[in-house]
Amino acid sequence: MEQALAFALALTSQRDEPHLCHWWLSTLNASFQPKGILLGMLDVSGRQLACTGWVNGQAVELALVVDDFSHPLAHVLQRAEPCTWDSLHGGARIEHAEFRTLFSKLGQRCGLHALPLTDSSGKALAVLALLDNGATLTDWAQGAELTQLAQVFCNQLTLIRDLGRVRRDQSVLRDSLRQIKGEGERLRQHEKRLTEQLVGQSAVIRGLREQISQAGRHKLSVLIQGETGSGKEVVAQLVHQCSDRAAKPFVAINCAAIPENLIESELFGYQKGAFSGALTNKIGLVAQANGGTLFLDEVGDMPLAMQAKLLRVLETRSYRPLGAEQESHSDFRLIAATHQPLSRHVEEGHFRADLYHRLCQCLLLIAPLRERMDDLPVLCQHFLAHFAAQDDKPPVALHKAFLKQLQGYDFPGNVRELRNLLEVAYAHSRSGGEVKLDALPPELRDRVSARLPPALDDYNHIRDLRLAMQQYEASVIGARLRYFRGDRMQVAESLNIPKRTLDHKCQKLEVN
Ligand SMILES: Nc1ncnc2c1ncn2[C@@H]1O[C@H](COP(=O)(O)OP(=O)(O)OP(=O)(O)O)[C@@H](O)[C@H]1O
Repeated sequence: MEQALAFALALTSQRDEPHLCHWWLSTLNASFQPKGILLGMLDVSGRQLACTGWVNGQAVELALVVDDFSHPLAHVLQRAEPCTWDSLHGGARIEHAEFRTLFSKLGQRCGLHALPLTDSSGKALAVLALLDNGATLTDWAQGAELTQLAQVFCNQLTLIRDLGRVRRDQSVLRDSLRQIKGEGERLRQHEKRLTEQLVGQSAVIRGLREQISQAGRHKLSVLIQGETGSGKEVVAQLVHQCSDRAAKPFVAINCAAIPENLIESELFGYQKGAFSGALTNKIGLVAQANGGTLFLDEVGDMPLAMQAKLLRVLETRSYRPLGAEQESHSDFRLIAATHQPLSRHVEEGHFRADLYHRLCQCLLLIAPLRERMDDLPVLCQHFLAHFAAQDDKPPVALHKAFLKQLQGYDFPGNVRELRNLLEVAYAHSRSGGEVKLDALPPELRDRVSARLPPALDDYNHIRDLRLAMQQYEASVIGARLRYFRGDRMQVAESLNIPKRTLDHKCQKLEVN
């Protein structure tokens, strides 16, 4: 009993395959004391045998090929049953040179008994070989002990392998869960960033946030179109931050602000001595944007000659700094922005059609503020909170009447203009009080009031209410159709009417 317990304890404390094989082989060696013992483990392909053991007390290792019948173990595995050879010389086939050398020291009278070790389905796992004289081998072959020990080994090996598979599966599962969790966290952060930086609650801004997330997931060039001050740079930054390039540089250049003759050297850089005044090497913006994003603001102002060069860089990602002999390479993502109607510039020949199509791989349109007035309250709140925070003061509110007045203004300068108006009004307001129109200096107050549209109109010019309503409806729908580039489904959703109603109105009002 004591012996059995010691055996069981030793067996169950072998945690992995190499330890189990070593322990089992040592146990057999100690208990049978053969002249030689060899355990050949089959690899996963079932074609190689990695043998370890002892011959005359010396540790041996041998790599054998399963279907190489010049060694006896191949025959044992092929027959799938135990075999005994009384003598290695003449009896068993040992043309295999290494096998022969290893056992040549055991003398003429040494034989070999080998048995395949299989799992419960009969699949071979390994082969065990014992070397000794013929009579001893016959005793071992006829006794039950060796077969039972072999069974114990196979059961334990199968268990360890099954456990290994379960552990591997669990680790793969853990990795995928971690990945999914990480991806979820990344998306949450993107959403937070989008709502914090692109403020607005209108359908068009919500749709735009969706488009930005999507643009962050691909590598296509992006063209952002919108009136001045509508938030093009905000959108460009967000596309970059929502992409896998977020940790790399976002390099911006305003093509309208740089003299024509300097754009090339700004973009591509130059080498010392490239022209008089080039006293050192200059790294261009294209090189600085390597791995990140290059933002070309006011791309519509780019000179035609430069457009051709930019197109080439976009196609090859290669460029040549001024004065350099070698081309350089930069892996950048391009985002361009313009307030100009680029497609019309193409028609008029001021902008290259091929470059336009290249830039337009993903087009993001930002509606002017006057077409998304439902963003106004949250934008005002956002800016006033920002100014108060800058002054370390509690947030201030906007007077209701001022909000109404702002809602009637058409904001030619869009969000930037709103921000400036509020900044001035905030600065001229009493600390802690509401921000009112009166706080604006007269010229700004007049600008807002002078543009007050129908809200404060006396409507004296209206002679036919039905016609006036139709004209108003037609202009709202027309503007929205232009914004969504004719996509009636999106227009209907953004105006909160069924698509059928929109179709009907378009037909009746002759809007397309
Ligand atoms: N949706 C918005 N949420 C918060 N701030 C905004 C939003 N849109 C614009 N802004 C702010 O308005 C100002 C102008 O925005 P931005 O510079 O992105 O406009 P732009 O279209 O690139 O202007 P330009 O045509 O002059 O280059 C910035 O201060 C910007 O932070």
